[in-house]
This record gives sequence, structure tokens and C-alpha cells, in this order.
Amino acid sequence: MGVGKSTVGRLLAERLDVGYRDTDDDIVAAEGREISEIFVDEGEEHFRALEKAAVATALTEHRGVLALGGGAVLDADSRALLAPHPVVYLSMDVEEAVRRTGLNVARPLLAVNPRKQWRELMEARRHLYEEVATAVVTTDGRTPEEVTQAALDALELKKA
Ligand SMILES: Nc1ncnc2c1ncn2[C@@H]1O[C@H](COP(=O)(O)OP(=O)(O)O)[C@@H](O)[C@H]1O
Ligand SMILES: O=C(O)C1=C[C@@H](OP(=O)(O)O)[C@@H](O)[C@H](O)C1
Ligand SMILES: [Mg+2]
Repeated sequence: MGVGKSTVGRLLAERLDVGYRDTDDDIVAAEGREISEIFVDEGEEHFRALEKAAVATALTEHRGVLALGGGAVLDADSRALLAPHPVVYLSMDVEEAVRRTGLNVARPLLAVNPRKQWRELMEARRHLYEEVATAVVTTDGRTPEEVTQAALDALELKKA
């Protein structure tokens, strides 16, 4: 969460001259509500069901760059659907995470104690990110443009 998947995904799609899609945006558009409202109104489990469907639909319909929400990999079926695709895992350390997410309330899972909650989520999820990734790109101290270039290099999609 907050590592730059949506920001870098958009830049990567521009660099590759392909379409960009984001499963969180798809959910918000379909539901007509913000992610935080879905969490408050119906809970995380309901959000995960919407997310699972959004991932499956996007991976079927879309050719280009797809940004996922940070929890999409929790679902084993979604992980299996990612297996044939190049997947970039963007990483950062906890202090960078707090800087990037701390100033807004759009991420309900970090709402109370961002540092502690981010650490716990990463402890639970890190192995899943590593499982689905075909490339790992560190984002600390890098601008979004530099991260995008590093992702292109890591994927060996070095389009000018
Ligand atoms: N490399 C970066 N350096 C500094 N800030 C960044 C970087 N990438 C993204 N950000 C900022 O961090 C916040 C979260 O980015 P976002 O793309 O929404 O992350 P994600 O989709 O992974 O949650 C945004 O405010 C964005 O502008
Ligand atoms: O990691 C998570 O569980 C979540 C990440 C968010 O997306 P970003 O990773 O784009 O912030 C969003 O899907 C929701 O708030 C839950
Ligand atoms: Mg995002």
C-alpha cells in the first residue's frame, strides 16, 4: 500500500504505449463508492470478493499494464491467474510507507496506527508478493520515473 503501484503503473503504460487499468478504480467505478466506504459499509470480506472478481475480469479483458490493490494477492485463485504474466513487486521500507500513506485516509487498513499496521501486513504478505513476482523493484529514494525505468529494465521491456 502506497508503494506507487497506481502511479508507476500509469507511467509504465505510457512508456510502453499500452493501456492502463487499476482494479481499485474498476471497483470504485462499478460500485459508485470509494474503497474506504465499501470497507466501512460492508467490511473487508465483501471488498475482497469484489476485488477477486475485478482481478479476474481485468486479466481477461485487458491487455496492457494492470495495477492491483495491495491485498489482491491474498486470494489463491488471483495468484494463479497472475502466474502466466510478468508481475512487478514494488518494495519500500516502513518509513517510506508511512511518508507516502500517512497523510491521507484513503486506505482503511492503515487508518489507526499506520507504522504498526503496515509492518504486520507486510509480515503476513511478503511471501505472497515474492511468490507472484517475476521482478522485484526497490522504490526507496527513487522518483516514480526512476521506478518506472527500473521496472522496464527488470522486465527487459526496454522500449525507448
Ligand atoms: N517513487 C515515489 N516517490 C515518492 N512518492 C511516491 C512514489 N511513488 C508514489 N508516490 C506517492 O505515494 C502515494 C501512493 O502512491 P500510489 O501510486 O497510490 O500507491 P499504491 O497504488 O501502491 O497504493 C501517492 O501520493 C504518490 O504520489
Ligand atoms: O493492501 C490492501 O489491502 C489494500 C490496498 C489498497 O490499494 P493500494 O495498494 O493501491 O493502496 C486498496 O485496495 C485497499 O485499501 C486495500
Ligand atoms: Mg493503488
